Amino acid sequence: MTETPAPTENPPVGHAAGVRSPTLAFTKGHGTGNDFVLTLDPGGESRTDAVFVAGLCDRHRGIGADGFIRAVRSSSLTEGKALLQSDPRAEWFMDYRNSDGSVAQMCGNGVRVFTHFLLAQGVAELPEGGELAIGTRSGIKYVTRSGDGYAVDMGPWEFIFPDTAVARGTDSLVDILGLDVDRPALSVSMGNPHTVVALAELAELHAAELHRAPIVQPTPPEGTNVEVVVPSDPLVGDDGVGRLAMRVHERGVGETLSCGSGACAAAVATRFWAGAGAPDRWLVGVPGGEVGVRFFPGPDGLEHVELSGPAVLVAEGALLPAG
Ligand SMILES: N[C@H](CCC[C@H](N)C(=O)O)C(=O)O
Repeated sequence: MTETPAPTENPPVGHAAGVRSPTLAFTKGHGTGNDFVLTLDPGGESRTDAVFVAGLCDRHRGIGADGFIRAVRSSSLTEGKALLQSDPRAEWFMDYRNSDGSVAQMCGNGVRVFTHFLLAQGVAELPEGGELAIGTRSGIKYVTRSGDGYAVDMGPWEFIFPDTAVARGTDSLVDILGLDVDRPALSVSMGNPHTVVALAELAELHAAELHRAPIVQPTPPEGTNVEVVVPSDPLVGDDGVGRLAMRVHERGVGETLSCGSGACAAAVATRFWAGAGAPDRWLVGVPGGEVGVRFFPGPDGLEHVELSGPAVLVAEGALLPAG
């Protein structure tokens, strides 16, 4: 007789969790397939413990998502109040958590979907030609309309390791399941940590097994999102735009169809490796679609990265209280 497989240890949610949770009104949305459960929580009162968030994001026992995003009034949060000092327009704070319940500083696809959600809820406005200030754990991000989606000033980028390592064009070695030798990589901060690995060809991009986190040496102290990229050949099209293809294993999630901050980090590293004359505009192909990345001089004298792409709201619902 075959043994019944032991149930996988996934934290259930709501009635399945056996935990008391008041009902939660939510919206499901995504940006190029990077999906989120969003809720409007002006006073910041809803549950955010890891068991609850992991259960909410569980694709079998919960609603299912790569991350949970609360819209909390900045005035309701210590970190939000501090941001209001620098720009009182940052009324709403994007409280982003990964599907394992861990808190992350920034989510590029998430900011676009968050903006779309606030507008749909009628609690914010973004006139054509205007900008919306959004509070995040990585500072205030400014969102504008772009085509039928949004553009986000993600702020300045920076290499995580010292220049000496970066000058060699690599600061980490990464062991990726499904690929033979460890690959050199560059680590980039977009407010959250990323480790970008250049592969030789698309066959390698497809062969990389990202259901397990790639092993990064030296071990990043707060973990890292790992992007595997293949620059296009030729790198720059007749339109002067650079192109690359990417897959990602996200810290606290696993492989996702897209990662906005990861696409920015991938463009930073690829543009560095391309050397002088590399373009300021990039198109990054991800399994879930395509996002735009643009480098431009920021108001603070640093080079900023702008991420642009779609935002879709799919459904609304309410989480049932524990039965
Ligand atoms: N999906 C997000 C990135 C989430 C990053 C998160 N996994 C982290 O721990 O930094 C994005 O579009 O930027």
